[in-house]
Amino acid sequence: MTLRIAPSVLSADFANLATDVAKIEDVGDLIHIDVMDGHFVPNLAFGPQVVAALRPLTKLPLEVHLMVDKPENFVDEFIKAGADTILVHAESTPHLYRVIQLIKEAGVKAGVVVNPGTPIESVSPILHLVDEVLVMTVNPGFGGQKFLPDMLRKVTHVAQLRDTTANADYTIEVDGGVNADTIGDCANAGADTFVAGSFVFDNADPAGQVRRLRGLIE
Ligand SMILES: O=C(CO)[C@H](O)[C@H](O)COP(=O)(O)O
Ligand SMILES: [Co+2]
Repeated sequence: MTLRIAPSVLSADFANLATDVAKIEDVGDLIHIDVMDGHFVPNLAFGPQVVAALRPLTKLPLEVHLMVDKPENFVDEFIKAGADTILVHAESTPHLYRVIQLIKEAGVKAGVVVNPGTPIESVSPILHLVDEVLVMTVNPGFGGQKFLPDMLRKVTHVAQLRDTTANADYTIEVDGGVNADTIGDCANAGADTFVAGSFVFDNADPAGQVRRLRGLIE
């Protein structure tokens, strides 16, 4: 299984995003971009313009984590902006199946995200459709929060469901509080893709931090 580190630019220097992205270009596997609408989560962050601005600056895939109500109203804009993967929260729309279809029909990878309080069973009807399942390991909305260790059981459950669900073929990502102390447990539980924001960018050597995380799981 390929293990991937996804630096989250939520913790980057917003006045120097291009510089910060360049710092992790050779060591990261993809770039995680958090989108927040002030409704679904109590914070605001990034729109499609930022995705479009980053697109020509990096060869890394751009993964857009939509923390917005009614994501069906926004997926087109993010696809046009150059997103390679769009991650939609199960809790954010009554039309989850349709949104996943829309994303896939556009030729973009689709993922489903579950909040800490959401059981994975709630997304079992769409598990055969998605390219990625993202298990939130903090309550969404802010970087720099403490990892919730009880989410490790959910990660293992998501891995088991991949074995038992017909046609399921997804990567398993964790987001929130991933650092040198927690990444090993996430990998052991079955995660293969690791978002890290503050651990990477709240440091003078973001590339060194990514290498450090990789060294702990490979
Ligand atoms: O989705 C997110 C917050 O809702 C971020 O991707 C996540 O919090 C990354 O930050 P950190 O690694 O500092 O926890
Ligand atoms: Co995120």
